[in-house]
Amino acid sequence: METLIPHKCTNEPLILASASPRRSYLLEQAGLEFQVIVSDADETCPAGASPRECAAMLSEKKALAVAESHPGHWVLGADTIVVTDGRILGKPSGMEEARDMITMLGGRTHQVLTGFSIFHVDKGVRHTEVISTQVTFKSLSPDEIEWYLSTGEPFDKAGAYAIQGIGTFLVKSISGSYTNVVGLPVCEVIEFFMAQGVIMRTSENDG
Ligand SMILES: Cc1cn([C@H]2C[C@H](O)[C@@H](COP(=O)(O)OP(=O)(O)OP(=O)(O)O)O2)c(=O)[nH]c1=O
Repeated sequence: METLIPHKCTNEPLILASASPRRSYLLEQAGLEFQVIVSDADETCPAGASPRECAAMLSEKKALAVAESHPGHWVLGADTIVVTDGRILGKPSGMEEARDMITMLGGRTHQVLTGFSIFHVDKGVRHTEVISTQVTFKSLSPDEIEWYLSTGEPFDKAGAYAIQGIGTFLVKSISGSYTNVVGLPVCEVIEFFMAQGVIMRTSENDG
């Protein structure tokens, strides 16, 4: 049987600048070693910014807030938004907004954009990408919407749902990266770290 080949950090320390348990989980799943330092960056989208610009700018802000005080570290920040009809849906502020969001998404296709930024101040590296995934929801009855709200799951999630949680029942299909919807496009993040020599692949035979 094939053994899992985790991604091991070389001697370059890595910080995840995020309070999101989902992002920590995704990086752990990929076998990365890192510490979490939560950024206190303001998460407001600048007026007039397009959804892509917004995801990029917020992920940069989060990474930079931590990178500046940790110049010898690789710092990863990310921001996830849901976009429908050109409207940006972040995390709902309460029950009413969550209800509006889920209602808006029912029976339609929307985009999930995650911006991720990887900074290393001492090395002069500033890298930002925005990855997009299309998600199609089933049609939702008012009862289903109320029931989902009553689970409490929607409240700290962009677009007021969690594809990885109970909200999986909402999703008819997706096109693009699944982990991008959960909060971090793991494939692209790993690719960048591999290219920079921050991580390497190990096998059972390595000492
Ligand atoms: C669409 C969707 C979003 N989300 C989550 C991912 C993010 O944690 C959150 C979007 O909010 P973000 O502002 O991107 O992240 P955060 O506030 O949770 O953490 P931090 O700013 O410290 O990095 O929504 C899911 O968990 N599942 C989903 O299906």
